[in-house]
Amino acid sequence: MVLEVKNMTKNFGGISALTDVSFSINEGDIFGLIGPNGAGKTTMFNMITNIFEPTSGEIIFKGENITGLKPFKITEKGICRTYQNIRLFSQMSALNNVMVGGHSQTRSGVFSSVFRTKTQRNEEKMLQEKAEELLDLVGLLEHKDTIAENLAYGQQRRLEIARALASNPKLLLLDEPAAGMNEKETDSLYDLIKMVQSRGITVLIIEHDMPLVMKLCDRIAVLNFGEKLAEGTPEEIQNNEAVIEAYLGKEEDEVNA
Ligand SMILES: Nc1ncnc2c1ncn2[C@@H]1O[C@H](COP(=O)(O)OP(=O)(O)OP(=O)(O)O)[C@@H](O)[C@H]1O
Repeated sequence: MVLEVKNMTKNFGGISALTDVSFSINEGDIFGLIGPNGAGKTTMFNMITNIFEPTSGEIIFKGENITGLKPFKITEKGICRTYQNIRLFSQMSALNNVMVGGHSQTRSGVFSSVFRTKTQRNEEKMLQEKAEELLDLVGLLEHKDTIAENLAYGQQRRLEIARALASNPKLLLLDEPAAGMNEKETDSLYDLIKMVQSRGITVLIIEHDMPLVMKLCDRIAVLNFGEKLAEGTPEEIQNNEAVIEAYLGKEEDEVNA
């Protein structure tokens, strides 16, 4: 088990964003977290990365209780995430964006390059090689010098994934990576996430694109109004009456309307 979420509850004032939600993720799996808007999915990511403290509940990562650790410590432990809204350094090159992601792994850190020692220069060189390898993995090596904001939307999303991978995560959290993508971009996102999995990285993905989720995920948990409605394989989720009623069915009605 890589990640265990135990009895997670989060209240924002009078709003219960999560109520007693538990699930576990097997090492190497792609695990989907789905549910209608406002169901509590992003809040769950914010609990795992401790952007907000839980009201109650625990996060166990590789057997260690990481609840309440500072977000940068959680990154160091091996959990990295992307955001629903792209958060790149828009004026920096693709290469530099990925290198910044890798700096949490080096001893010298990003702002200490004024007095450059030999160790720092070596670290910088290693970071650059690693960043180029990751840009290659996400298909952006030829754009390494392009300023992030000049990349196409789908490319920016892939760059975010490369940046997250630069800190060597064991668990990668993806918050709606296919949002705004066209069919072709979504297809190549599928290949990319499968490639990430093949490198031994466990993936937790929030996604509204149901065909992608069903094709990609080993297991899925469904949230509805902050509570866990169901958990299982894609097939089990697709055939779960409560899920069909609360979520998939509703979407179908919307499509047919
Ligand atoms: N920082 C916050 N302060 C107050 N309420 C919040 C905060 N973050 C989330 N909420 C509330 O918690 C509930 C769950 O929101 P959350 O963003 O986790 O849902 P979601 O499933 O990610 O939705 P979406 O699919 O639209 O992104 C919502 O009612 C939301 O308004």
